[in-house]
Amino acid sequence: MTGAWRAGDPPGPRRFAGVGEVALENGRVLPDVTLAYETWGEHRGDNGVLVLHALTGDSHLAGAADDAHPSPGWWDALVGPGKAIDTGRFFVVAPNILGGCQGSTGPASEDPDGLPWGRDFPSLTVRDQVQAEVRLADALGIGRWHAVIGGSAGGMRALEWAIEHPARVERLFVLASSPWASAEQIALSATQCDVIRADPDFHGGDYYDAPEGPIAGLDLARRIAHISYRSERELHERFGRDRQDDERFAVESYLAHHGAKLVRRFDANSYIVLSEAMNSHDVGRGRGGVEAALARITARTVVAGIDSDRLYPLAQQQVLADGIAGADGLDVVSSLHGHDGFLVESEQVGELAKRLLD
Ligand SMILES: CC(=O)SCCNC(=O)CCNC(=O)[C@H](O)C(C)(C)COP(=O)(O)OP(=O)(O)OC[C@H]1O[C@@H](n2cnc3c(N)ncnc32)[C@H](O)[C@@H]1OP(=O)(O)O
Ligand SMILES: N[C@@H](CCO)C(=O)O
Repeated sequence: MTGAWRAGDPPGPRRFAGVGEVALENGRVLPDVTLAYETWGEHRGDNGVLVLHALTGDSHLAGAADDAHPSPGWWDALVGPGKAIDTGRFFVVAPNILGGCQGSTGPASEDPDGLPWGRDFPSLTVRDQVQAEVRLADALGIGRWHAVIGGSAGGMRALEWAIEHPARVERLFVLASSPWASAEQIALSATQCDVIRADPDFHGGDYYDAPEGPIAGLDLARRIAHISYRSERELHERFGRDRQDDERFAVESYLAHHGAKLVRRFDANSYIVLSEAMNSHDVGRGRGGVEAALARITARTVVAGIDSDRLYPLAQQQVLADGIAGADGLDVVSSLHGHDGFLVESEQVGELAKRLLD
């Protein structure tokens, strides 16, 4: 496969934990699971903070850009010595998600026969992903997190942690996330997955030895996603009807840039597995409904949303704020940038994180 992401890319200061087999919600067993992770600060027993990334994030939460990382850590503005998530005080752990492609077991990993899983990789749920993270916490000797923090898909996992393992989560920060995947969220994600599958280079998911992977499909899926990550007003104000290079609209060029950037660092099969895991998200499933599930959370909680987020609208975070006893209302981050505000509005998000951690 040429011109795009390859298994094993990129190298980095990651560590790897073998967490054994994971019994999945669908009855299958995923053997020999590995989670890649990075840590910052010193472990002092009760100071662990787990930070969970979103769909296409990775374990590189903090740190400057370097040879292995063309961009700084995705929350570098928030995480570091003296920053909102102060690595002078806290032992911060950021794992790569189960099913991902940045070091954790995913569709590009070897199956028991030593070949890439490809189309045979099992479908996952958010709860399966959290099960693997629980094993990582066990391996690191962390019985109870001082805090579990996540935005977007990371917020889904943070919620599942607090619901399924309340005694292990002292504080919880859920940002731009939801108690269940809504019809619109499912529609957008499912369409993106189908766009990838429609790429003739997808080969049913078994493309790792092919000359080309489904680069065009992944690129288009990312463009569709990226529209939903930003606000209508922002696109209007930044690009309007401007043309670029006397040809295409500037907004087309912007989306093409983001599509091209993702295919260099992400695996299409992982994109599908992770998107479908997000679509499985429903904290109420098998627990007597959403209200009953949220009532299990004992953590002191901050729930926040972004006022211009059309993908994860504030109404979903309001359900969380109303249902979690330890939440003190809903905090609203003001941003022009829509859903991606959780990555961009470092100052406001940092204030919220600080309030929770202090
Ligand atoms: C949790 C995680 O997801 S971690 C992984 C990191 N996150 C992502 O990859 C998500 C996708 N990326 C993004 O959503 C955003 O880039 C963010 C959230 C990381 C940053 O947002 P912003 O700072 O607002 O950046 P913005 O969306 O404006 O994009 C800027 C890029 O677009 C490019 N760009 C802007 N206008 C145009 C245009 N008309 N034509 C082509 N490219 C353009 C810029 O050159 C810049 O490129 P660079 O990122 O390669 O330097
Ligand atoms: N930009 C984020 C959005 C999904 O929440 C990502 O790609 O992970």
